[in-house]
Amino acid sequence: MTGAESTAAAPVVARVPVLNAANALTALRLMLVPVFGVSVILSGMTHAGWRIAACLIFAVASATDLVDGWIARRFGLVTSVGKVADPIADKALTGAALVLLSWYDRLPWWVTAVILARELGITALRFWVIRHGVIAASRGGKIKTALQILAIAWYLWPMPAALAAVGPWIMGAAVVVTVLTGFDYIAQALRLRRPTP
Ligand SMILES: O=P(O)(O)OC[C@H](O)CO
Repeated sequence: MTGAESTAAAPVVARVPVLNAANALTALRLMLVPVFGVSVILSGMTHAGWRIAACLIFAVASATDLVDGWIARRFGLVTSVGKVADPIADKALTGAALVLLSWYDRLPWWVTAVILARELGITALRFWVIRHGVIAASRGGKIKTALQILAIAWYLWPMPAALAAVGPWIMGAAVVVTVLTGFDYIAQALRLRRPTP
């Protein structure tokens, strides 16, 4: 085989570094989780100023979810590590928020339990099938996360009772989409594990 032939037969595949801007934003989201948690605890869900601070920190952390995905796709920085870490960082943030809202009696515990069971279950599922392929976040999964974020922000921000009454409806929609997308991922995982004929 000549040198020219060997070059043509072996296309150059650029390796995407794991330490890139998109994954750094995902890591930032994880690091903001304890900062957010402390601000909710300082608010005790009664102090308006700390509640606003907690909501703003939550919003900034949530915004990194939009930006990291966009950067990864726009600049070709999509990595398997990022595909797995991104949903985990989302779950850490929303999970912490839901537990704290229930802890302060703002949200029924069953809501937090249902959402956490789905989120932890799907994370375990992702690791269970990882040898067969990566289950990346689906469009439904992104809508689910957006609904959860909106609902949590609604609960965090101090607002008049008439507006606050909308919060449970948004959270209800989030619960429904959370459960339905969970079933969709289970179907994907079973397809990945199915032996190829
Ligand atoms: O539904 P998941 O588990 O894929 O999570 C979706 C991500 O949070 C979207 O960024």
